[in-house]
Amino acid sequence: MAIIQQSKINNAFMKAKQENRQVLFSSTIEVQNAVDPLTFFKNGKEKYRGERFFWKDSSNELILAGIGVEKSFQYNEVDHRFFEAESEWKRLIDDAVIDNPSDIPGTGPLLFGGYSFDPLSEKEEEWADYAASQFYLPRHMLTISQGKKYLTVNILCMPNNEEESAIQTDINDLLSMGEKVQGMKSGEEASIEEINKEAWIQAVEDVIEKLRAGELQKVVLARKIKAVFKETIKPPNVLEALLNEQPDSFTFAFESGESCFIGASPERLIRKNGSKVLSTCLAGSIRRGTADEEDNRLGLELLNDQKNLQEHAFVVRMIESVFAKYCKDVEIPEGPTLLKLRDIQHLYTPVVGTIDEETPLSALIQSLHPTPALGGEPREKAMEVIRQKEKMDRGLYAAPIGWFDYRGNGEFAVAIRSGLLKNNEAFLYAGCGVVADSDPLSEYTETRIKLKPMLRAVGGIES
Ligand SMILES: C=C(O[C@@H]1C=C(C(=O)O)C=C[C@H]1O)C(=O)O
Repeated sequence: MAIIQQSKINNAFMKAKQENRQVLFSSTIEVQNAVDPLTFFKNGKEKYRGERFFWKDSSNELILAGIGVEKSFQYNEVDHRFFEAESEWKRLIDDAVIDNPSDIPGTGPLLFGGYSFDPLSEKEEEWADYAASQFYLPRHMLTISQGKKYLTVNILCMPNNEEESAIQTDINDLLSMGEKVQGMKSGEEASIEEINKEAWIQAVEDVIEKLRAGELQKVVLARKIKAVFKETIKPPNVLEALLNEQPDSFTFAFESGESCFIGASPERLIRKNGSKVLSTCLAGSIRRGTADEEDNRLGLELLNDQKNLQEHAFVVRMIESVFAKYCKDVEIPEGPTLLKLRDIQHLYTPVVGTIDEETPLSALIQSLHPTPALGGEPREKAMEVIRQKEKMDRGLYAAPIGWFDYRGNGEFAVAIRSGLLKNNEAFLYAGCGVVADSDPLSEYTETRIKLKPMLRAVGGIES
């Protein structure tokens, strides 16, 4: 299948030569009978290990699989990390030669990546492969939208270099049918290590004391576990399990070096499509019941529980205030409803608004992150307490992950229910909102429930 028209790429190389700088060439075609996106992702494993990403949104409208890093955008500078990637991206796009007949968001050249939760927290070795802001322009990308498949190829044309002959071979390899990707086998072989359980419960107690003294109103504390397997954990297999088991979540994988950050999060930070923006308030949790009757009773209990309603209200107020600053026609339902996932149910309030199309998506991300669902209230004080008491590098956990396309559209999830895979080890993370009348042991139990989806997907528990 010839995806690139020679005359078009020649134009891009000519432009690069004439202007003596790099010019992005991007070509998109609709592909019929192409492989499924997981196979496409898996096919990149030999040549492009450490350079792949995967994305499926929670409303099941879009899937992206990116293979190979054509250009990497990385920043560690704390103050500008939100804007740098998007503004450098815009500069590249302004001069690019783009051939994309489709007007569907998520086709054409696109930047995928994320931000760390807190660039000021102490860095731990396990996150060494990720910067405070890290994005990829993929070499090859398969997009699935509205039942159609599109293949995008991105080539950075350099003034002195016309090497694009390997691309066709690459594409053939990536689109070849292999064995269907299977979910992870459940591993009796796994050894699960709880990291500092007692210290974490003590930290929750300390924070409750601060909250009761009125120093602040809400703090989200997280913890991690480490699961060690006999064999290397395969990201496509984990993705397959997550896609099957968490169908209404954002499912993502983001590789860098030897690491793969992966998860299935129910929480949207922000979606921008033209002038329409959408966010989600998700906070307040209870387990699922085993039978319908118990499940409904638990749901009703959550909808009427003052502690959980208060935790939720902090998030709604904060997101509302950010939307009030940027948007008109902001719509927020009067009270929360329930969002039910396989292991847990949450209080859920969607927020929509209309924005000036020119407003950069990164401005919204910066204003929203972290919401009180993952940080606390007030934000800066809560972040200080998290740094002091959690004593853990969250890395990309609980942080924004997603994509910017070249038309100013994009979507970012809050990367919870996630973990970091490194060869045969998985570091899994979960947290919960702590308020003045929280109980440390119940909070601990809540994190156990939140760890279940990832633990199951990597094969660490049976069901
Ligand atoms: C922090 C997590 O989840 C967040 C905290 C919640 C809560 O405290 O009730 C609910 C949903 C998420 O916003 C997590 O899953 O790790």
